[in-house]
Amino acid sequence: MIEAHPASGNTLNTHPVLSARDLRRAYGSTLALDGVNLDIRAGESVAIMGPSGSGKSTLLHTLAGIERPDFGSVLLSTSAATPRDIATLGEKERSKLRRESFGFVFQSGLLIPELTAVENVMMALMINGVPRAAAQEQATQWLGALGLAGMEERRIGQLSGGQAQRVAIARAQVTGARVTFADEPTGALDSATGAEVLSILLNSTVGRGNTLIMVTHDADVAAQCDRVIHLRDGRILAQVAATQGASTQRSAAGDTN
Ligand SMILES: Nc1ncnc2c1ncn2[C@@H]1O[C@H](COP(=O)(O)OP(=O)(O)OP(=O)(O)O)[C@@H](O)[C@H]1O
Repeated sequence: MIEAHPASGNTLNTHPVLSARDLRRAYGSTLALDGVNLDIRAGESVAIMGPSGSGKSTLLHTLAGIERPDFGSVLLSTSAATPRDIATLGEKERSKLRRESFGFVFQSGLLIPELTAVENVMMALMINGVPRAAAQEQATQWLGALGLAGMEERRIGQLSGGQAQRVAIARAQVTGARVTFADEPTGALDSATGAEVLSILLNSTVGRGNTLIMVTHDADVAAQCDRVIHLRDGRILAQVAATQGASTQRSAAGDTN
């Protein structure tokens, strides 16, 4: 179900799935984004790094349509149709687009503790109109594929941090998200569990030909991505491509998780 996508190793010739143009966002006198231009290709994994306050979360939220920029555009091309500028859409349209095209894996807080693991994953489908039985079947498949078979009925508090993040990944992927946004997805985990969760996250996104955009403070985590973007004072300071193509290595290894 989540086998590595055969084309995931070469994203150089694929079209941009997201293009940010001259993004600007101010909070009072603070320029959180100060003219950001960025193209992110389909099938690419991109890490966003930078010191505290450099604008990483603001950039991630603006690319994901959670926040709107004061100026600039975010063009989304998930199909052959004309790209859509997320920045011009109203809250209702952005919310629909987020539910249908995007997945979110944050450090914590996005899972509903009162619900079981399978219910948390089902929610993402049912909110898009998928009937309960079909949602349960797909959610169960995803949890099984991510190593959580037998834990479907546990509430989130009855899972370890790593297991809870797997539920979050299943919930983000079950809708077929073309782009997944992650904010410190391994930040609350010990290094071994973090490495495992990162591998699952990469394989279930770029490993299937989709796109991953991730904020991280951890250089080792960022090094697993195809490209690292360094922000400083709301501007892109540098962009560094992975020397050996992280997704090529993953595909070649046949690591499907
Ligand atoms: N809602 C807000 N109101 C006022 N200022 C804000 C708000 N959100 C962000 N800022 C400011 O904008 C700048 C960029 O913030 P942002 O959260 O994007 O940075 P960051 O790089 O993600 O930081 P961190 O690594 O600490 O999470 C900071 O100076 C921050 O204080």
